[in-house]
Amino acid sequence: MTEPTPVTPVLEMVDVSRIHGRGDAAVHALRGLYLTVHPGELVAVMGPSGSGKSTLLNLAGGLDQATAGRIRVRGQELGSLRKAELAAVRRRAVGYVFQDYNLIPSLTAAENVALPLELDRVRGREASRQARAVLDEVGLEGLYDRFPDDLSGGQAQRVAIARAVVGERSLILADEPTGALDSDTGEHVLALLRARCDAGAGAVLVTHEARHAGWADRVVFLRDGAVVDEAGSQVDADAFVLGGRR
Ligand SMILES: Nc1ncnc2c1ncn2[C@@H]1O[C@H](COP(=O)(O)OP(=O)(O)OP(=O)(O)O)[C@@H](O)[C@H]1O
Repeated sequence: MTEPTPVTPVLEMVDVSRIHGRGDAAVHALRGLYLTVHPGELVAVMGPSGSGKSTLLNLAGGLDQATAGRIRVRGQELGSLRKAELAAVRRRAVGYVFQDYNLIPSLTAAENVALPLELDRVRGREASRQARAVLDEVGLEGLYDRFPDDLSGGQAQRVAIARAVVGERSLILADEPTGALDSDTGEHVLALLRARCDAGAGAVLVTHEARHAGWADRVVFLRDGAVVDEAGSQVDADAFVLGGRR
């Protein structure tokens, strides 16, 4: 009998530390953190303000560099990549939903969503078709030609989510992606993330809301830059948020 081929995780963070600043001003944002996300998994990350959640996402997305440790996306070690290679991984493999959306003001909603595809040499018409289809999925049909300034906060957030999931992204990183949304739209967006994971992507969802953990396969709790607890989605996340696990 042959052994099954092991599946390469979409994200592996091994003994990762990130120190901002030096000397007396040094802040240990992450300390010896381990996190593995497999294809198909949605992992929620929770923890108090300042516990290192955004730092974790920035490192996983190649937007920041670890002070120590190893980070692999689809088996590729980010620290060993040249600048152009890292940019290609970020464009093709990683979809990022930023807290402040980061939309390009001079591009329409559809153009913002199509941009990562076009940078990856998908032809204009096909990129536009895919962008519109994802905008439909997030409930923004008909708003393709709106500019970010003419969108509400919730609509802009959904454009940012569409941009993160368009194409064949295998790792989706979402920092509080439902913050500006009403609860129905928020649930819809989480269902979309869940569906992308069920189709084979892996996702890390930073959230303060315990009920969002219900969409996740696992919940990882951070405090002072390290994982202090980890559980399936049945965890009593409320207790952690309210202080029971502190
Ligand atoms: N560029 C930076 N320079 C200095 N310190 C930083 C920097 N970025 C983050 N920090 C510090 O690192 C620690 C972790 O910050 P981080 O933003 O990752 O936490 P967080 O859990 O995402 O917080 P929040 O829930 O408030 O967004 C905090 O003490 C923060 O002040």
